[in-house]
Amino acid sequence: MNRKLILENGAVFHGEGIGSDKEIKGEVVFTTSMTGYQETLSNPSNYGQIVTWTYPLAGGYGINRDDFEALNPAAGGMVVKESAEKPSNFRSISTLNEWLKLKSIPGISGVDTRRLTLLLRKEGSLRGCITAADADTQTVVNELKNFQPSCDQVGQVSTKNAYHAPGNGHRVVLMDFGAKHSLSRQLIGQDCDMFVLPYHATADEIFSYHPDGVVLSNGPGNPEDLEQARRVVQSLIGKVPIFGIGLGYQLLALACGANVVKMHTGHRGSNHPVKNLAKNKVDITYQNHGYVVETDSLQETDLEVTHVHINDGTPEGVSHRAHPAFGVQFYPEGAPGPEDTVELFDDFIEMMETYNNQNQPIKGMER
Ligand SMILES: NC(=O)CC[C@H](N)C(=O)O
Repeated sequence: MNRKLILENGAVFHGEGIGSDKEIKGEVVFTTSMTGYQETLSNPSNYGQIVTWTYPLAGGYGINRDDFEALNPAAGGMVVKESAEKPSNFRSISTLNEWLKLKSIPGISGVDTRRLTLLLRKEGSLRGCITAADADTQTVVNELKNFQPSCDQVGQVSTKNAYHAPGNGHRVVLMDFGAKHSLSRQLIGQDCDMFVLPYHATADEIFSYHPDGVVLSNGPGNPEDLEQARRVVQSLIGKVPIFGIGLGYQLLALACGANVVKMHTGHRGSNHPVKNLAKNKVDITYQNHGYVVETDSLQETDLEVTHVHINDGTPEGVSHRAHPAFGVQFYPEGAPGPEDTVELFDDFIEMMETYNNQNQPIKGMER
């Protein structure tokens, strides 16, 4: 036992170090996904978070070259019951432990992660620190009480410069708030001609690419920290079809006047049931969020709820009553996780087609 996880409430979990041996502080969150540790650790929405898995084994199929969600993994740390040292998979190129070391991500194994999860469920989200076994617990607890996650998380993970991922289909501007690679993969797979813009792009910059539609990506942190982006989204509504995902959905809700609040523990995992109200059908979705759009606050807006979480009744999707704009809280591209909701991308493409057919430029005039 050479490492420990200390929580701000004074709870201590002892274990063995995996990955980097640096000390890390961050919000401790749990995921109920049984697979997908590679995607979760590299998902920019997890920026700075210490993630724990209720599933007892991580690393069983190693790390492969294909499943990264970002060039640089964003997660702060990893807490597991057991980390497999001998992965078994034809795609594996390294063990989880080696890769965590390579990417300077600290972790701890040998922790009763279900006990940890029960504690997080009871107390709500807690700040924690992975550190050496001989660190002074009280000093760390005091430090944790003053620890505040950065308000510029999106700035850390968004692309620094605009770039083009050419395709032959609809022209889509992807607003990158920390977009997962699988979101780009999905849009490219549907032959979209994609322009990826940094999170601080203005409405004029967006329109300078003459997009058929705009996708607002997932991303880390509190959407209220993105006041400029909220105003930009507000100015896009009604002028171009919009599809918001995760943080992008929350920004769409904020732009329409709804409230977003922090959840008690959040939704993280590949097994979240969501009801599609129009189709009266339940989809299993992959989710990863700690903030939620307040149901009551939607009543004052032009948004209607399209999807609801079966477990707790929170809204999971909204659609604008008057303009082509919709969004979902979960990840429709389903990576890692079920692909039940992937047809939402077809809905977006259809929305772009309908809107652009109705708004054909008059001959000889620029749009
Ligand atoms: N799924 C996401 O994009 C995460 C959104 C936001 N950072 C949250 O935690 O609620």
